[in-house]
Amino acid sequence: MLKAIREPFGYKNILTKEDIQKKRNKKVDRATNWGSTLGHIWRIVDEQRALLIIVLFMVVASSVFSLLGPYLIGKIIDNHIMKAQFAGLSKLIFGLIAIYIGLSLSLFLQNYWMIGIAQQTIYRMRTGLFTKLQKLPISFFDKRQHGELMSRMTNDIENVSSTLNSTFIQVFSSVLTLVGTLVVMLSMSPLLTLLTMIIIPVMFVATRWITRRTGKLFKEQQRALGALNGMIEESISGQRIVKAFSQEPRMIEEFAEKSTKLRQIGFWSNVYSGGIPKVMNLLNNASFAIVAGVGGLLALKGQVTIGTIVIFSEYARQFTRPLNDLANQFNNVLSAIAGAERVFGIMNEEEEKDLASDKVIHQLQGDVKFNNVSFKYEQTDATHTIKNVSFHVEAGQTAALVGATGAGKTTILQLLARYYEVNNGEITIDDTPIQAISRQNLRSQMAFVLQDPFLFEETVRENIRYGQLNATDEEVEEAARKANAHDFIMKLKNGYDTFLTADGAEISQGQKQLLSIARALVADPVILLLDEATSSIDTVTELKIQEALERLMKGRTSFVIAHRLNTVRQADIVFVMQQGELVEAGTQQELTEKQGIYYKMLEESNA
Ligand SMILES: Nc1ncnc2c1ncn2[C@@H]1O[C@H](COP(=O)(O)OP(=O)(O)OP(=O)(O)O)[C@@H](O)[C@H]1O
Repeated sequence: MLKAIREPFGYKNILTKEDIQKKRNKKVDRATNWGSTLGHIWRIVDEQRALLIIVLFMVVASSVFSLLGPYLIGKIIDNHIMKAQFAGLSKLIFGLIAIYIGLSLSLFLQNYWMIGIAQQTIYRMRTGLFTKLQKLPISFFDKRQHGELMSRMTNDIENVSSTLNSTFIQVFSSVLTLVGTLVVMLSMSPLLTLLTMIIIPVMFVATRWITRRTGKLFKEQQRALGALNGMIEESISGQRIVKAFSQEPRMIEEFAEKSTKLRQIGFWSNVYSGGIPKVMNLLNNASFAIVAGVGGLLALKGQVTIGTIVIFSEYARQFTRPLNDLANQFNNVLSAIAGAERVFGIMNEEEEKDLASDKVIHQLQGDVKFNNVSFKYEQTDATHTIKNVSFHVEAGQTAALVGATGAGKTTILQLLARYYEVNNGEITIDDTPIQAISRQNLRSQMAFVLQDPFLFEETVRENIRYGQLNATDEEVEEAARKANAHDFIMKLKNGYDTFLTADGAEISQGQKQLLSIARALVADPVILLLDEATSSIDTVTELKIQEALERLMKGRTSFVIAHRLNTVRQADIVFVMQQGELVEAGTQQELTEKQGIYYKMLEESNA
């Protein structure tokens, strides 16, 4: 779909790869705005908030249970086992069993519900982002690479998803367990609490040291992965060009280079991040040894009970594990927030503005006027791409646009379809400024037939129906017949139900043209925007295309970027474009008689 949005006039990006890379790097390095990103996620969670509160309640319950368990064991040791006092023991043991069942149940439920919330949130983000992409102006896509947008849709969303799935609960429960354990430990023995905590500063310094390195490495890894994904995308969509210029070895070499970089960064980022649990484990065991050793000495002196040492040794583990988890989750949270921020960055992009209401429907006749129209693309240093262009094409007329490459012909069509807004002047249809006609209304009465038509991975039938989604099978077939496409379609393996793969690779360029003419016929547009194919198509197919186009253009206002003399001859009016200016206008005969620029162009092409 994304490609389809850009497709109509092909993608002409004048930003260099380096410019894009620089822009992307700048984005990655930008400080993360945690507050607004988390606020945005909170808004997306929306009606699931009540369930989220229940999940948090479950987390509180599981934290309480995990505090109660060791406490009860300590009491059983002190009050029953050490004193060989068995009365009431069975009650406590049942209590213990109930606590551990409660713990398991609350853990299961919090996990189950949280996964539901996470999946729903991700679903919203994913559909929200996709919907947003459909509403963004073409100029947005001009500035970004396919790979970058794909990465937002896939990697970033996946990152947020896995973090929401598990990390959220872990972070909350870690904090609760930490606070709870600390309070209970302090109330039992401040001295043993202090001993348990001796290890924390060491832990803090060690994790800080490691996370700093992993944080940097993860960022680099994301960047390297983005560059690699971009290259994969490019090499797949541009495979024909790669092969045509025998650039396979260079592509392989460049890929190997990028891949090696990713491997090296991936190695170190994983070594460092994988190191955190090992270091934590070591410190954990050290803490356990201190509590057991010093606690043992205190017990010998009768200052603490054996039960208290058992409780503390268990709490010591319980205390460092959340710290360990928090440190572990730190990077996940960082990278998920960064990913979410990038996704929301796109969500906050300005959509195509529509001054006109969708409710006001203009049934167009197709009388088109350009009044002193000037326009400049955002990413160009040129003063103007279109300069002061004025013309009038009456409803039902065919206008041919001719001129050298880069003269601005395609831009004229893009302005008429409101892919871009004019900077100066005005375009009107039936004397209504096009800004007063909603894009939806305007475009639904236009159709495009392009040099290199885009086909979806769908059946032939659905590809034609794309022009008018509620067209019946009969209407689709009727359009295919008029477009001279029916015969070749019937020769395909499954006729209209033949599935076309990646951009219709299995049918010829000429046949693609015929399908796209059929698609335009189904759309039954008032205004037709046509970029004639330049590639040489065999004469039989060319005749078929010509005939189909004539049928298509009949009774409609048509703008044709003309590459064939025949089309120019049949046009009611010919516009000659030169460096963004309309330099001549008239019928072909008038222009030839005038012996001006068009005449010279004709002479040059005949020379
Ligand atoms: N998306 C874009 N961003 C920036 N500049 C662009 C963009 N598209 C086109 N241009 C520039 O605008 C100028 C006019 O381009 P346009 O595509 O309208 O010419 P054209 O006459 O249709 O050429 P061609 O016959 O080669 O298709 C060119 O200099 C081109 O580089």
